[in-house]
Amino acid sequence: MLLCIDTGNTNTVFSIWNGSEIVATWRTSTEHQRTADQYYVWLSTLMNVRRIEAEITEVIVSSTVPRVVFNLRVLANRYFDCRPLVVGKPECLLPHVPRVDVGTTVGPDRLVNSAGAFDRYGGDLIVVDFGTATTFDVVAGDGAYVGGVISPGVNTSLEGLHHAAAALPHVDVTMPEKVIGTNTVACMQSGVFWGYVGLVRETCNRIKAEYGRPMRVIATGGLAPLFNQGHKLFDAFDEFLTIHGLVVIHQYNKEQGNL
Ligand SMILES: Nc1ncnc2c1ncn2[C@@H]1O[C@H](COP(=O)(O)OP(=O)(O)O)[C@@H](O)[C@H]1O
Ligand SMILES: CC(C)(COP(=O)(O)O)[C@@H](O)C(=O)NCCC(=O)O
Ligand SMILES: [K+]
Repeated sequence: MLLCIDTGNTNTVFSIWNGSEIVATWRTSTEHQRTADQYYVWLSTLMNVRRIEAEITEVIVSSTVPRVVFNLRVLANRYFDCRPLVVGKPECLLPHVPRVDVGTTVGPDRLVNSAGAFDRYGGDLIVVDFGTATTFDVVAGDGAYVGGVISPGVNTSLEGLHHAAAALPHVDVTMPEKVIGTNTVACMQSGVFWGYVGLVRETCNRIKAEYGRPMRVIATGGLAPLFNQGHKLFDAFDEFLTIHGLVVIHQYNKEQGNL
């Protein structure tokens, strides 16, 4: 079976793919100090709890944090006796080569999201990923990533406010009932939530106008469900889009005889 690892700047998601479906998904915080042995203790414990008898023989990794890749490689070598495929490294083939400025290194998560979204929904897409940053990835009609937008993430914005202003507390994001807050926390939640609805709507509208052809908007990432509550921002919400993209890229490398 294939172990898919998606490391973002905040969380790392591990998923097991049995060849036809995702059989389990677990999330842990991203810490570059974590060793291969620590990952394995954590993962094998959760597999035991769920009574998953998966024999992992292949590993694919996408990481927006370069430093964690070393320990994830050791994990694959030591415990699963394989060399992992690492998205963004030259040895990992992509179904579609990105069309961006020469010398640009596109975040591997964005390449993976584009591959997963094109496989599920076809081309002419905007993929919105609500992670540490909120990314908008434009996927052309032929499936290539052709650019996008990077905005501060929802929690990153709230944390920024908290750190910059002495009187603003740490708050969790929620959807406020009203726009006009009558206490500090409500004011901050309103500012971030409704400001974000506007950010997403305006960004997508401007991308569509510039792109010049009808596009669909697909949302993913930890906080996407919060913004999928009747604001008509997205055409689809896909919780497992990044993991699906990892499966697609792994299969492509197999088909090409690269594994
Ligand atoms: N189910 C959830 N409910 C609330 N917040 C979440 C949930 N999942 C993730 N988050 C928060 O959303 C933000 C982005 O998370 P995530 O998508 O895992 O980011 P990344 O991919 O950049 O690591 C983080 O601040 C995280 O704490
Ligand atoms: C924009 C990102 C920080 C998003 O990462 P995430 O929120 O998933 O942790 C990541 O895709 C990245 O580091 N990108 C490199 C620059 C680029 O994609 O153009
Ligand atoms: K992400």
